[in-house]
Amino acid sequence: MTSLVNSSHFAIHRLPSSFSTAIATHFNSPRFSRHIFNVSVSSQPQQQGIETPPRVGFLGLGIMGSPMAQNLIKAGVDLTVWNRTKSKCDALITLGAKYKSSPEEVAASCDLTFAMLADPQSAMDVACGKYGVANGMGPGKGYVDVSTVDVDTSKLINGHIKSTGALFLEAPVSGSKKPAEDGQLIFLTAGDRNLYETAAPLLDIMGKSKFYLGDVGNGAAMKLVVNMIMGSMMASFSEGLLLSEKVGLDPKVLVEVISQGAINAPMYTTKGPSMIKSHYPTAFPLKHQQKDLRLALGLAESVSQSIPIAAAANELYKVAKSHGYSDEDFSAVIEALKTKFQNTENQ
Ligand SMILES: NC(=O)C1=CN([C@@H]2O[C@H](COP(=O)(O)OP(=O)(O)OC[C@H]3O[C@@H](n4cnc5c(N)ncnc54)[C@H](OP(=O)(O)O)[C@@H]3O)[C@@H](O)[C@H]2O)C=CC1
Ligand SMILES: O=CCCC(=O)O
Repeated sequence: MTSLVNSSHFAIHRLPSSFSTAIATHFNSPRFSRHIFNVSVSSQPQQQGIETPPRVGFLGLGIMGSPMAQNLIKAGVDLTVWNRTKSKCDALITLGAKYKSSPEEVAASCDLTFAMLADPQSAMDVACGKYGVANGMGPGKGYVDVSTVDVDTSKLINGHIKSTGALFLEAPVSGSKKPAEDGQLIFLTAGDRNLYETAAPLLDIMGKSKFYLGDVGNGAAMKLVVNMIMGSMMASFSEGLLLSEKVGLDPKVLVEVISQGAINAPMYTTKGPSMIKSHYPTAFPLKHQQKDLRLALGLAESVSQSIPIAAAANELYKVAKSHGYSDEDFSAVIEALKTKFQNTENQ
């Protein structure tokens, strides 16, 4: 594998304080213009020295895609959206987004297109299927896939996009619904370095930092390793909450103790109190966490690395899914450890 690049030179970029400042800065930046894509911008004569802002597409408007697209619109980006379920486009259209009826049409009408899709299958369908992105791509355009997929899927999509003459960047994100709303995501990018530079101002609108990790596949791999750790942490935390209660301790106090020590993590303090009440408001759907553990197991298998803790955690998420918690937050994995389900599993 190519060595990972993480130099402070380009790893961390903080947003300016307001979107209007941000977009003004971005549009004045010489690298953020449609000229970089060699696009013929308009039949109207251009005023000397004035660059036309790029047309940006966004595909996939679920929990993450909607707020990310919304932040682009609020920043003044010329955005065109598409979603399989069209009604999810409505709020963004009201905010000023344009709409096209297929990924192909979005890609054809935009200079740079983002996609935030559920899983490898949907990412492939949207990028390479009938009426998919690849049909609308060509030289001078770019495709940035921010979905969480496996290395092989990302490489396949890269191949399809590159074969049209367009550029490809994978850019899965760390951070959930709230960071997406707040423009505080962490982008784990890999692929075409020129596209990374071109997309940087847009990534800065949606995120607080970005890593460029080299060849396509490294972003996907980094994301899967991070989510493998997160899935195991949540499973272990669930065991701790239930064990503390069973031995007569107050789980709320456990959360407080953890929050003051070396194993503190925002995830425990934000999700712990609602888990104690058996409430799982969805930020990161449990089905996606289980998908990521499954993909991480595949990644580990590909290099003969043993990951027994993640494998055990994966089984727990599968049990939770089988009991109807797929669309709840991934913290609902605690339900799989509760006696009612343990008894069912043992029958
Ligand atoms: N939620 C989170 O905290 C985070 C999620 N992620 C990752 O981001 C991605 C999106 O997550 P999230 O927004 O939460 O997921 P959602 O389930 O809310 O959204 C999934 C999106 O994918 C679309 N989709 C699903 N299947 C298809 C298909 N066959 N063809 C076309 N479109 C399809 C959905 O369309 P439709 O509306 O029609 O169903 C929807 O737009 C996932 O890869 C996830 O792992 C990454 C970081 C954080
Ligand atoms: O993929 C989901 C990640 C969620 C998070 O980083 O909080």
